[in-house]
Amino acid sequence: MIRFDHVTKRYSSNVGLEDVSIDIEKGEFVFLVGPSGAGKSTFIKLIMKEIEADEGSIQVMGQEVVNLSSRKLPQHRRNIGMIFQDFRLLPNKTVFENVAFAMEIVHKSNRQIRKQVPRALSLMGISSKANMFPDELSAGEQQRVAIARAIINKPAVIIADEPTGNLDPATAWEIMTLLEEINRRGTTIVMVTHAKDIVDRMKKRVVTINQGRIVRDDVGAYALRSEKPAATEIKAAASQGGEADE
Ligand SMILES: Nc1ncnc2c1ncn2[C@@H]1O[C@H](COP(=O)(O)OP(=O)(O)OP(=O)(O)O)[C@@H](O)[C@H]1O
Repeated sequence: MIRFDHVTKRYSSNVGLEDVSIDIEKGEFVFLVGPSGAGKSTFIKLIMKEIEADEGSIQVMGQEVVNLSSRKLPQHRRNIGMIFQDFRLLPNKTVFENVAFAMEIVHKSNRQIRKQVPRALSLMGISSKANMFPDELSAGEQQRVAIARAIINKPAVIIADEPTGNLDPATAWEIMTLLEEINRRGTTIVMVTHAKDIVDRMKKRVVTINQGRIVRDDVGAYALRSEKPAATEIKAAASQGGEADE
């Protein structure tokens, strides 16, 4: 699904990534961790082709990103759903309109929009908020809208850049439950985080970057330890919070 082969990215005076090789398979849930300045954002920007690698090959869904023409770039980016720490919702659009907008820009019909947006809002447990504006929502609700928007066009991969960074612990776990459910339905998820407790309890693959290099990749240990779905534990942890509609 995502393959880096000896990728190096240098900035004028800094190393972004140095000789990074990694394979992320379809359906995986991968945490990307490491100290500030380690190269996590560089990794994501290279996947999105927001920046160019100096050396190496980057493949996303079999497509060589390095060779991607500017004509094919929008399609490439649409295959990747992005979720951010600061939600990045459009303040002048309602919840429904924020999610619908992601469908409009890929020319989906009004009929499809009327059918699919309510489904995504329901999956995220925010059907009752459809006509509200982002600033009328809690932080957790705003992140649910952002996730609905990220999944609405059925991307193969979701990249979540510190999606729980602005949330209290209980709300963070609710968001993790939703991401795990999306992953269970087949979407590959790469999540950048500094939240050690979340990484420890989710028992997924953990890739650690430091000074531009992958210094740890705990795929085996975490796979073996996950004897039961982590979501069960997470739901228990988040039980004070709201449940999804379905
Ligand atoms: N545009 C840029 N110009 C110069 N150096 C840069 C640029 N962007 C990143 N860097 C450097 O590349 C290295 C990796 O940065 P990157 O932003 O990928 O780290 P990060 O792991 O995402 O950090 P954080 O957790 O703080 O977001 C750092 O040394 C950073 O200073």
